[in-house]
Amino acid sequence: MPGEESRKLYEEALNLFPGGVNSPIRAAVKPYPFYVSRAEGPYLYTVDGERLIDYVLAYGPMFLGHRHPRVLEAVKEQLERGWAYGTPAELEIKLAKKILKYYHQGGMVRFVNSGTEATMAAIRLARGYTGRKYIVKFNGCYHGAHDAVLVGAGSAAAEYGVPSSLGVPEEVAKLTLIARFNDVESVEKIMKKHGDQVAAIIVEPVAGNAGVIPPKPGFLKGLRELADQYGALLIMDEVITGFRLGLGGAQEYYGVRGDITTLGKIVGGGFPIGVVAGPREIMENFTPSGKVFNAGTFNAHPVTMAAGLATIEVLETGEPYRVAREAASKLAKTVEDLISRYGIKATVNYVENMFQVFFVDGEVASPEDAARSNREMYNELHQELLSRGVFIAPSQMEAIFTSAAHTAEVVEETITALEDAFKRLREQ
Ligand SMILES: Cc1ncc(COP(=O)(O)O)c(C=O)c1O
Ligand SMILES: NCC(=O)CCC(=O)O
Repeated sequence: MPGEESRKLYEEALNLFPGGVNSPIRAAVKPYPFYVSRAEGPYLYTVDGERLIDYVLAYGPMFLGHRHPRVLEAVKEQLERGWAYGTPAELEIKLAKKILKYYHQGGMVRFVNSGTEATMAAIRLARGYTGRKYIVKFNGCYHGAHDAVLVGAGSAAAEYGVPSSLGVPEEVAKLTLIARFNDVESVEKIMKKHGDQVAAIIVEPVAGNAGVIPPKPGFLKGLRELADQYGALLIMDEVITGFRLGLGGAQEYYGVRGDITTLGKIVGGGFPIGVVAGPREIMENFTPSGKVFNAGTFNAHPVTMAAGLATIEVLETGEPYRVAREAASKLAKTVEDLISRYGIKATVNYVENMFQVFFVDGEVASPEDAARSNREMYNELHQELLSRGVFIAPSQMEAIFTSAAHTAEVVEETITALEDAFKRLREQ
């Protein structure tokens, strides 16, 4: 549990940062966030002298585990050459080629600095390309912290009760039309009314910001067909799933392609990144070849490029996917066994190397289902695990992730913690 040293730092932080943190979800760790002094493999080490098994993984990016030697080496090598040039360097070409190989062969890339920037740029691109103003977004999906997508948003926006943020003008929010995840008909209804003015449908192929909710068979295909029918673009927001569900992300995994892909998290190897990728015909609308403005002092930052490239090279061995999958499937199964052993009303959603448990009766096939779950019970599970040295997402609205560093031994230790934690939940 967060100890005395963390408490002192947090008290200081409360006077410096709104809510004591620089991204709201971090304050969901109660009674206050623990402060980390270093990280290695599957572990975070706190200033309180604790070692935690990490299933948050910086909210997704650390798919190889912390401080992976290959990534460290690539970053050090780049640092020796300097770290921000304001002019191109070769590594950006190498990383772009890797990304395009798996996502948009023959296409183009624009590097930005976060998933937020990527979806903001992608939406502007779709609007510029189509000359249309509306976007369709799914209730409970999260695409970052900019105006167009802070309408019916998931993740921390849902956790803190602001799915539609103050400060987003009504006129702007009105341009975001809200459909229901896993419900093609809800999209069809919107398209029938506004289809000729819809620039893009933006979707998380696996909803990962309302827990973990896989797409039902036919859902993504239905979106593809509706986008084509009405001449709108389909933006696959793979900030979480990109390079996580496999090298080709959810689009390869589910066999449905978007017109534009947004990436972030893993593709930067743990350094700030966002990517917009798509076919040349669409991408060339970005400045300077086109008239859709996008720019950034830190775009294609050399250190990020080095870390991202090293990460993908390790991923290409296939081994990280095998280890992460084995860990998540074993843990998800353990949680299922425990809820059935103790007769707890709950359900587990699992995809490859991400899962989540929802304390609710019945299936969770939509963010609306997820919203019905007992969040207090989830928070208790989080606390019980934290007190046993295991860090899972502090919010039901996030995913539990595994990595290449979650070996069988680490998983065994986690299972012991899970067994004790569920026993405690049962006793309460
Ligand atoms: C699907 C999705 N899109 C976009 C974002 C925004 O990315 P970032 O936090 O890097 O701005 C996130 C997560 O944060 C995400 O999960
Ligand atoms: N799933 C949502 C995030 O990963 C957000 C992390 C953050 O905003 O700190």
